[in-house]
Amino acid sequence: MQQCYGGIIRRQRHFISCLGGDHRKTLLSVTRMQSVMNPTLEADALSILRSISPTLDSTKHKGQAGKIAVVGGCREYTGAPYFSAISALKIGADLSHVICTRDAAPVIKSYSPELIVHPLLEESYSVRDEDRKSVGTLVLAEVDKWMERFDCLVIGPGLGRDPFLLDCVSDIMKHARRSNVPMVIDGDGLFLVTNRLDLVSGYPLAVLTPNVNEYKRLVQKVLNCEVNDQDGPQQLLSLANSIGGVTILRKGQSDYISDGKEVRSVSILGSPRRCGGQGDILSGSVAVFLAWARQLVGKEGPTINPAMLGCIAGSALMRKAASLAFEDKKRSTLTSDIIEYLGRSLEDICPVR
Ligand SMILES: NC(=O)C1=CN([C@@H]2O[C@H](COP(=O)(O)OP(=O)(O)OC[C@H]3O[C@@H](n4cnc5c(N)ncnc54)[C@H](OP(=O)(O)O)[C@@H]3O)[C@@H](O)[C@H]2O)[C@@H](O)CC1
Ligand SMILES: Nc1ncnc2c1ncn2[C@@H]1O[C@H](COP(=O)(O)OP(=O)(O)OP(=O)(O)O)[C@@H](O)[C@H]1O
Ligand SMILES: [Mg+2]
Repeated sequence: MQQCYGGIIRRQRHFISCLGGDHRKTLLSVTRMQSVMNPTLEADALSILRSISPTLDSTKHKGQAGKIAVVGGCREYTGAPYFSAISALKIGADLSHVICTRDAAPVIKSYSPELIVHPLLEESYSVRDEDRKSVGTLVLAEVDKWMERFDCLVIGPGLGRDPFLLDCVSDIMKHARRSNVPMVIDGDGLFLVTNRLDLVSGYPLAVLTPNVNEYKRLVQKVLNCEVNDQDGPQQLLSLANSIGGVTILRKGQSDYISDGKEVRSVSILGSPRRCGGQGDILSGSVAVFLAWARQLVGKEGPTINPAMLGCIAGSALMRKAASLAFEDKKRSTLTSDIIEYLGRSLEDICPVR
């Protein structure tokens, strides 16, 4: 334990010194110092990655490096939750769960024995109208058994848009929030949240990771206007602020990240291939890094936003892995190729000591 704590302190010092600061100051000032030192928006993503990635040592037990759960996967989409959950493991989480519909579960299990797959969710077609209430209660009770064990949830990859299923997921989100479990919301989770902003509004442990379409819908709904690319960072800041300080990672040619207080960008070279599923890798990555950043910050008090750190680290790693995969596979690069480069990318940036 002593050794573990020492490691954390060393990494915090390294983290602060990477940003040009004095490690005796609290972590509170770290991101602010970065803004002062670096007048551009670009985050020092590699230093952040090095600082939040935990050391590997023999004092640790299973679970300490993170337990992630992806809520997603339905009849149509089984790839997305798999990509997200397996990415979390490949980066270094100890356990990765998938909470999906009954139909999707055997398919996702067949992709990998590493994942713990819970066939808990139901879509309208499989539940009679009169059974909906009792089935909803049962789903929630089952998920609740696990809730406090999760360090982060990813809500939405391949979830689909069935109204009954989305009602159940809304209840799961309310419970997660009550238990202070962080949530990364992506894909159909963003479809849900855009129509139910109350689910995340004012929750600082909520991260939204919209792609171009999802961002447009959010801006229209929340700010009641169109996306303004001339003043993109300012609009992103207003959007995060209007949703009560959630963190938003706007994906694109550069990724922009804001928690309503500041905006950061990550422009590390990625891949020109836009095959589907890369956003799913990102959601699983952000979940792990958010959980790690939270452990680190927890030791110093709630003085720095772990959601910002998680987004910056996840974005940087995903982009680096995509660029390495593209170097290798060129036009035939697929999401599974990028996943294979996650480990090497992290090792290049932050070698295991
Ligand atoms: N291998 C896999 O399993 C992968 C699965 N994936 C999963 O796919 C899901 C959707 O994500 P995506 O990225 O396609 O959504 P996005 O860009 O907003 O939409 C594009 C266009 O499609 C439309 N549309 C979408 N869903 C619709 C629906 N149910 N019913 C009707 N329309 C719908 C949408 O229309 P609109 O909402 O604008 O009206 C827009 O025009 C999500 O769960 C994601 O995780 C991906 O992660 C990739 C890998
Ligand atoms: N033009 C681009 N150049 C480089 N990287 C990009 C570009 N557009 C997106 N990315 C990167 O690809 C990742 C996924 O973003 P994308 O916009 O494709 O998400 P998505 O549409 O949600 O993906 P998915 O198909 O998984 O749903 C992000 O990490 C982002 O940094
Ligand atoms: Mg997506």
